Amino acid sequence: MAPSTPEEIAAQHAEAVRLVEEGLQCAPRQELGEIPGPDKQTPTTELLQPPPTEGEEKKSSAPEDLLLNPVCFTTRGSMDVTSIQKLVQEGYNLNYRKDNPERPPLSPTNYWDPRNAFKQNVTITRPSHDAWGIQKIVLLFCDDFATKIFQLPWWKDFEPSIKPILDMVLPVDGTLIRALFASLPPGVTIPVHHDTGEWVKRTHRVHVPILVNDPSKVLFRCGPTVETMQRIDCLPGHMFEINNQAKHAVSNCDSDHRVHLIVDYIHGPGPKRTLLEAGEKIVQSRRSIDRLKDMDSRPTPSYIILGAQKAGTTSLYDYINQHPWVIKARRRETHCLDWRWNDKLKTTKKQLEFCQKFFYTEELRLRPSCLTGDSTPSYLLDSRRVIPRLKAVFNWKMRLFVMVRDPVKRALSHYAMVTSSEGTEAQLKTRGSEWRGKTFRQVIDDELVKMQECGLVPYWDTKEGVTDMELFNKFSGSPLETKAWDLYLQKHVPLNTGSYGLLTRGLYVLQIRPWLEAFDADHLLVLKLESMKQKGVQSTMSQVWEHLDLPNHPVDDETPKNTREYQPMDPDTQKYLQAFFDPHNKQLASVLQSDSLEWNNPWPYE
Ligand SMILES: Nc1ncnc2c1ncn2[C@@H]1O[C@H](COP(=O)(O)OS(=O)(=O)O)[C@@H](OP(=O)(O)O)[C@H]1O
Repeated sequence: MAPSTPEEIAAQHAEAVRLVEEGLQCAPRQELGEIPGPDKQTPTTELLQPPPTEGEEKKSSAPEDLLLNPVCFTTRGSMDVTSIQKLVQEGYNLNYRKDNPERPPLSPTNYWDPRNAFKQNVTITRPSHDAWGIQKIVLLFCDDFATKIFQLPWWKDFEPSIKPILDMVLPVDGTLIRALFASLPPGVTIPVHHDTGEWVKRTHRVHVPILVNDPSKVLFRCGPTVETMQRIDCLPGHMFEINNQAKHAVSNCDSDHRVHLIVDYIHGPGPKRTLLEAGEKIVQSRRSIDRLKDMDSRPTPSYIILGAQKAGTTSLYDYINQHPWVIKARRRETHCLDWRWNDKLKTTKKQLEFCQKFFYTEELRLRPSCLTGDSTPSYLLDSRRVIPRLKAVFNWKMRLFVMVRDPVKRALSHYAMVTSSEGTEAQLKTRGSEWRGKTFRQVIDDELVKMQECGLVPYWDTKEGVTDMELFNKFSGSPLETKAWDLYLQKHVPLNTGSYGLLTRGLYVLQIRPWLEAFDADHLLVLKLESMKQKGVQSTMSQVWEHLDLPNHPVDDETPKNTREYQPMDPDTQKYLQAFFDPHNKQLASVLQSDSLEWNNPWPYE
């Protein structure tokens, strides 16, 4: 939902004033218990889909009855809130913002005064709501995924008086994750919106009006659509839960501030509370929350997708970037460790500074929950050059990813990309022109000549298209092979063109081995494109989130990226390539030390 413009907000406020003056009735209090999970989990946009007409496919996954009547608010009881009123009364209706020239003298019992909050509680850099001038007393706070719950020093002052409310509202297995007082200034409208993010689906939000000068002048509405929003009774002590993924809006048409206690809880256990110290600062971004103390604790970048080229790396990068805690690099494919590497920079510090310029490094320093990374698929093959640079510059536990795909299919996709005339001028330039005018088979043959010259595939009979398995088994993994591989990388991995490595980029064992020698196995996650297709994107991504140490998050857009249409390969060439790659493929399981079926003969050819 696009943010409302100032004009729209003014119009909504005028409409609210009109409704209040006309005496719009509140909906009757209904004690429906907790808002059911499905009502919270079905996005409003889906709820708004009209039921399908005959012959039309159903657009929404929501059950029909939800389309008609999602629970949008429910009374959760009522309570005498006098003791809480006393606590928050002082100064609640005054404007303590810094720009107020008539700031009153500091009173130590005034919780609204930011000067007190600054010293005695914790300062939170302001989320969007504060743009509307809302003031808050925050007692308990958490991030979107409820991975961290912060208890602020003022929690202790308020706990005894809000405990009866919590006892009434929280279920037996409930964990409180947020508690705050929000003061809405007079004449302010929070326009119609619905909350989004992981927490909305999992949490239950309860409002308790505490200080409401004249409840008839406060208009709090919620409903499945803007047109069907209903007014909720905001008498002090009326505890109500709202479905915050439904449309809601609030207008204070009174001449005084309005204060609500807002609590969020989840079912089941949450993380242990982190007790914050008085005077600390926490930084909140759209989805994350961090202590300023933890600033710089996660270095940038956190991950690199090394390759293989044409194995689905663009999709993986895109899916990772859909996580709310991931911030894209300034560009995809930084190449800062291969052709953009700057040899003139002599110290590691300068090299690091240079490489970090490709990322939003400064922004990320304050948000250690968030991370960023790179996808440069040429790195996998170019291990000779890239590994020492990476180890020197990014001297921390870098999470590495390798995507692999049937090397026969990968080769054709590579050829189709390099020989395509489509693309930007820069893309065409970096792909190189060496393969233009050559058939797929010619490129294969040229590459085999180079490999044979380096002594890399002595077991392969280029003419007959067969592997001498006895020789293969002896040669594979031997020092001779390592030497030949090194020679090949030295001679045939250029920096100025993408027209190379049609076959070697499909020799995954040879490519992955140097990385496994240089880094502990838990740095590297190898994924198979075909498994992503079979098991589904979400299943692959849960492995990815775990590797990145990020909370699980469903990917919204699963469409494959960077796809291309091209002619199929002729069956003879296909057979030839399958024979070439087959013994190499079968070694993957042992190199990855995996007994999973996925790696046991990963691409069985007929
Ligand atoms: N989810 C999913 N399922 C199936 N196939 C997929 C998926 N994502 C990407 N792809 C295919 O991967 C090919 C592009 O790979 P890359 O993005 O790594 O290419 S590149 O190296 O960045 O140019 C490209 O292959 P071709 O279409 O054969 O060229 C994509 O179609």
